[in-house]
Amino acid sequence: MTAASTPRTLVIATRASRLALWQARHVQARLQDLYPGCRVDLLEMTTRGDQILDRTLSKVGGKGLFVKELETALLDGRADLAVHSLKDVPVDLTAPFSLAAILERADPCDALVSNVAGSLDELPPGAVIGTSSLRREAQLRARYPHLAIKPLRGNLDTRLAKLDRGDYAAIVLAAAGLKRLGLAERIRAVLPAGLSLPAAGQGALGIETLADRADLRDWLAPLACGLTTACTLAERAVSRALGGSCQVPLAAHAVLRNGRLHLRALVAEPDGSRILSAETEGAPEDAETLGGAVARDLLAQGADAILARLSEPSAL
Ligand SMILES: NCc1[nH]cc(CCC(=O)O)c1CC(=O)O
Repeated sequence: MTAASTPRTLVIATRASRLALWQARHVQARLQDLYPGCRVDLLEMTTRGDQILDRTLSKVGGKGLFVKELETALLDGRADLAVHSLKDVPVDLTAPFSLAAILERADPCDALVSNVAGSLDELPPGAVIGTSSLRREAQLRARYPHLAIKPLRGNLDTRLAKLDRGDYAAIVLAAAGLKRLGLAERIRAVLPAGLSLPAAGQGALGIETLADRADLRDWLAPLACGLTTACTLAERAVSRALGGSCQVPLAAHAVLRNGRLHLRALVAEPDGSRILSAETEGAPEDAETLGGAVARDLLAQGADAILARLSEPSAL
């Protein structure tokens, strides 16, 4: 980076949901701290994923739904960067776009929210649990076959409102989103990774820019978290190798312990009847290789058959 190079104005494209705005304002504040002379504005946008609320996302085309409109703003030059929940960023992101920085991760785990129970173990047979994530559904069905899983869509506030009006005994959400919105007190139990292995990238923020904006990459570099970047690179490499999207019950979660990256991933039948899992460990520098190795292990166990069946149109 040349010494003279600091940004004068930056525009952040963001979805208009409360969580997306929190995340965009978080990045705005950090940029403002780093570059006091810079003006950082938000460009609020509605995406197709925000508009379609009556069908589960797996039926309408997956995660790119939350990203496309923001990318159009980058291409048009209306915005310089887009802030996303990393979990929602397609793993096959390619030129002209790139992930310029991955920020420090918050709690990566799923959380149980309920007005009637403090844990999943307390819920009686037939109790209705809300989630639209095949990943959460498969893991819940495997461990708690007596519970009933029902779809739950909408932004965080909508989902909580549906719980509060009595549609569900409990719902499962990402802990990170609840905490960011000041709703941590609604969490009755954080589901450990051994019970509900998180999605690749869950809890982390990703900043997307046009790939040829080397200036932005340099300006954003100080926001990046090396540990989170290594962990989420490994997780996303698993998804990429398995052709993952939110249409498949796929989980991938990495942690750093004593300087080693430990990665675990699973592919499940949506009904929870089969859960394939694989794990490995290695140097954080080898994150993507570790992800590839775990994906190959899952394929060798038969993950390809599960994934092929799920991608058949009749499965949707
Ligand atoms: N699928 C939507 C989504 N994308 C990111 C989060 C939460 C925040 C995060 O994972 O960083 C959520 C809500 C949820 O899964 O409950």
